Amino acid sequence: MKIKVPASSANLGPGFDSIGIAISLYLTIEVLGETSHWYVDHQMTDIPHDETNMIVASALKVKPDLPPHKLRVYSDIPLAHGLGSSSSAIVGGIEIADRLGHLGLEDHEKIEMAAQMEGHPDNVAPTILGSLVVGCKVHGHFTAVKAPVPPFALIAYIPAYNLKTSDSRAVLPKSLTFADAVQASAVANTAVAALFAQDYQKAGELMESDLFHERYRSQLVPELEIIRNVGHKHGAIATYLSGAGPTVMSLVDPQHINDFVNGVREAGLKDEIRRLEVAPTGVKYLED
Ligand SMILES: Nc1ncnc2c1ncn2[C@@H]1O[C@H](COP(=O)(O)OP(=O)(O)OP(=O)(O)O)[C@@H](O)[C@H]1O
Ligand SMILES: N[C@@H](CCO)C(=O)O
Repeated sequence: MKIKVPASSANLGPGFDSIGIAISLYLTIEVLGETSHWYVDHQMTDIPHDETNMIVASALKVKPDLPPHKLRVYSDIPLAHGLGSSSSAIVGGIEIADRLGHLGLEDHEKIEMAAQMEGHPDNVAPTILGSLVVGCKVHGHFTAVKAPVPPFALIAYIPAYNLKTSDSRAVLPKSLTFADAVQASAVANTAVAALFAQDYQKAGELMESDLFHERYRSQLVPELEIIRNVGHKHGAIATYLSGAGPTVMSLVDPQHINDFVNGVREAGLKDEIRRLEVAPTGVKYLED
């Protein structure tokens, strides 16, 4: 059996810890036969091969008595780059528990489990449901709603350096004043309303007006402001810090992709640029 899990890009600016979009990079997990102990065959550096591997650990949180199996893992999701690799690993683990344990979990149950493990739903909810999802925690439980997908190309600038989510969260303030929190959430609310209204000029402007996290994190990812400025001249409706960074994501008019990419190169940025698609469906189970 095979499990295919999309990556995700969280926040979309002001939707901090709440909004995310599933994208066309994948973690693939092959579940091979039963063994005496869990073994994860993969080519990633500094990632465990035993039951402490995040995929296995997540499966065992859901069903502690799962019999050990050998897994083979392939991934084109860069680790610690703001493209939701840890959420894809968690969701993959939950799917293994569901399938091997014959649990018959519903999507909303998977979202609850995955978001409890990750702490917020912005990456795990789109990874489970596909496309663009808005979610939150209320009364201790997670809830999520699918939103229309903006008809723009997703262009990711993926810096070569890693940025762990924990390091990128460490630069955020511990609290905001009441007035700042009201203003930041008003921007986020209006951005979501514009996405549902499919008013993409307004949505783009508001996606670039985050007050929760980007201004603190831009010192860690100087490429954000540079690419945002390129986008204003070369056909992007919005540029935001993908998840905790360092990937910078731009929503670009498909007719202007070449102009935009040339603009990024002319601005002196030399790392990887990838055109990605929105993944319309979330985690998938394939018989073989
Ligand atoms: N396929 C995988 N197998 C096992 N562990 C993984 C896998 N993918 C990610 N991880 C774990 O998740 C960590 C990266 O998580 P981190 O939250 O720092 O970044 P991210 O999820 O890639 O980015 P972001 O949350 O900002 O989108 C890795 O260092 C590793 O411990
Ligand atoms: N919303 C999270 C995504 C990464 O887990 C953050 O920006 O820190």
